[in-house]
Parts: sequence; C-alpha cells; structure tokens
Amino acid sequence: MTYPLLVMVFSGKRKSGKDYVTDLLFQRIGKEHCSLLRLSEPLKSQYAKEHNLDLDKLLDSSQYKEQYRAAMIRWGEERRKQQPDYFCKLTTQGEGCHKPVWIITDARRKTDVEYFQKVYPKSLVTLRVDADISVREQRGFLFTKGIDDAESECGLDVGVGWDVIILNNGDNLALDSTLDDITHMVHQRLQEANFQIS
Ligand SMILES: Nc1ncnc2c1ncn2[C@@H]1O[C@H](COP(=O)(O)OP(=O)(O)OP(=O)(O)O)[C@@H](O)[C@H]1O
Repeated sequence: MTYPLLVMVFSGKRKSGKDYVTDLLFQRIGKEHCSLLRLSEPLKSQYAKEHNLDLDKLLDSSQYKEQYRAAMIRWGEERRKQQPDYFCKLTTQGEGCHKPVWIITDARRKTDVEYFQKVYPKSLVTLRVDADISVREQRGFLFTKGIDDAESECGLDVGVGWDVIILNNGDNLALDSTLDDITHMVHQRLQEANFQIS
C-alpha cells in the first residue's frame, strides 16, 4: 500500500470557510483512520513560542490572531525563503501522521502544493474552498493591504488545477452533498486497502 493512502490538501481565501469545511469533513470521515493536519500549526506554534503568545488563541477564529497576522506572515516568509518546504515537512512529521488519511488545511503557496505533488504523487487530492466575497465579508473578511495582496493569500488563486472545488456560500444542503461525495470516496479507498469502516 502507498502510505499515506490519501493526502487531501485544502486551500481557500480568507473566510472562505476552510476550517469550517475541513472540521466537518474530519467529523464525517472519523478520527479512527484520519488526521486533521494544519499547515499553519507549526508556523503558529513556532511563532507563539518565539514571541511568547497564546497558541490556542492564534489557532482559533478569534480576533486575537488578526492582531498578529501580518507580522506572522512576514516571519513565516523569512523562514520559507531559507527553506521552502520547512512548514510542510514539520506538519507531516508530527502527531497523527501514522493515520492513512490526512486532511491538510491551509495550503497557501505554489511551493506547498508542489511539495505534496512531489512527495505524495499517488495519494494527493487537491481541494479549493470557494466563497463569494460578499459572503466572506459577512463572515468578517475585510480587505487588508499587506495581507490580502500578499503571496500567502494570492499564491494559489491561479495556476493550480484543483481536483475538487467546494462552494461554501452558505447553502449547507449543497455543502452536505459535496462532503458526502468526498467521504464516500475516502471510505471506498480505505475499504479497498482493507481498513474496516465503523
Ligand atoms: N457553511 C457555513 N455555514 C455557517 N457558517 C460558516 C460556514 N462556513 C464558514 N462559516 C463561519 O464563517 C467563519 C469563517 O470560517 P472559517 O474560520 O472556517 O474560515 P477560514 O477560511 O478558515 O478563515 P481564515 O482564513 O481566517 O482562517 C467562521 O465563524 C465559520 O463558523
């Protein structure tokens, strides 16, 4: 068996609902065979450590992370300049990486997608969460110079052939149906590899 069996890499603009969608998908697939790995986690944990900040608050959807977002992006860029796959490697070496299915949230750059294409070519599925700007604004999005025009927000806007596009404009019936399809595909792959689905 190729290991991991499935690597699902998610991307989306700010407030498109990446966390919302990946949390729902993770619940559906179940934690027995699946891990939710956040590419932003090692960046945030390392940044929190070096700047003496509250990691839990940096990881949730609160205003707290907004105060540090710009500085954190700049700091991450510096690390990435030295080693483009630094955060991808850290994310895929931590806890939970022994599970056969990975949900990787928050790919932001071409180098992120390229890393997974290179290392996991047979297991990779790329997914883009999309929402209209008006919907994102209702969720708290406000265009901020230095953030929304930076590579971390725009690096994957064009030039990637996404395997799946998930429209998240608030039609939760449509979203349910898309998540059902993805869950079905994941369970099928697990069963083909002789994993028991409970
Ligand atoms: N389909 C939906 N139905 C109801 N609420 C939603 C839906 N999608 C997203 N939300 C809400 O919108 C807000 C933003 O969503 P979320 O945090 O998932 O976005 P994000 O793309 O991860 O944002 P960021 O880039 O800031 O991390 C959250 O409060 C979330 O609960």
